[in-house]
Amino acid sequence: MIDIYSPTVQNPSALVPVDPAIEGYMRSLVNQTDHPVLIEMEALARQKNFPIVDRLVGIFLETQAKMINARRIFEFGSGYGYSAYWFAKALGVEGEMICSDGDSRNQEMAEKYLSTAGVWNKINFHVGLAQEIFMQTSGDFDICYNDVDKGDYPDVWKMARDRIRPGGLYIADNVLWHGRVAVEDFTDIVPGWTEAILEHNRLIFSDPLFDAFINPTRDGVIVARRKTA
Ligand SMILES: C[S@@+](CC[C@H](N)C(=O)[O-])C[C@H]1O[C@@H](n2cnc3c(N)ncnc32)[C@H](O)[C@@H]1O
Repeated sequence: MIDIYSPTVQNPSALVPVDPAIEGYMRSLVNQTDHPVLIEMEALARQKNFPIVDRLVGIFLETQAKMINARRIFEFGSGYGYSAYWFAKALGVEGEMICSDGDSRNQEMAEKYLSTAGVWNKINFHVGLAQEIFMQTSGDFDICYNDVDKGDYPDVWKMARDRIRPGGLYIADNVLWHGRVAVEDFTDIVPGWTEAILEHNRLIFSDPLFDAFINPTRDGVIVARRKTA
């Protein structure tokens, strides 16, 4: 399987947003002990070349959710539950994490891992197109998190932005796309994906209802907060 998230695959001009030595240093500071199931999930990602957010971004997601006292989160593109683990950990006992993924095998693995981690009771995992599952789910959210195929990023932003409560967050991974967003001469691994990410980022930063910021860790994580007034 080609790792389309790799910085260098078919993208010789790739930039690395944060120097690997600096990310290594940041990683060395993370000495919190988490559930051993995380080690298993991370090992599987390496073995299968599966694009999980990994530890530094996971902790970032957990912190964001805790900072706004999140109680209800929708995730577009859950894979086998790695990023959901971090969000679920931040939710209180009454919290609800709605996951979505197109592959039922991911749901099965997520159930196994997140049950072992003791957070499955907060997860509501649906199999199918994330955008359709979102439309079938009523109510607003404290956080909408986007990690689907990159060509769909602008559409997911457009549907999610209206259903984030004031003070709530829209978060999306891979918004620097290994530097392709910053160079003229990039090689798109999937035609149109870089353009879609560029449009997604432009839409968010020009939206008067949101304040936005990009954390360059790993492949870039955008956080857009819906203004309260
Ligand atoms: C980048 S991975 C998600 C990784 C996960 N968020 C994590 O960090 O652990 C993207 C996942 O979304 C799924 N996916 C991509 N586009 C989708 C869509 N439009 N609807 C549902 N699932 C989608 C893929 O099957 C894949 O499992």
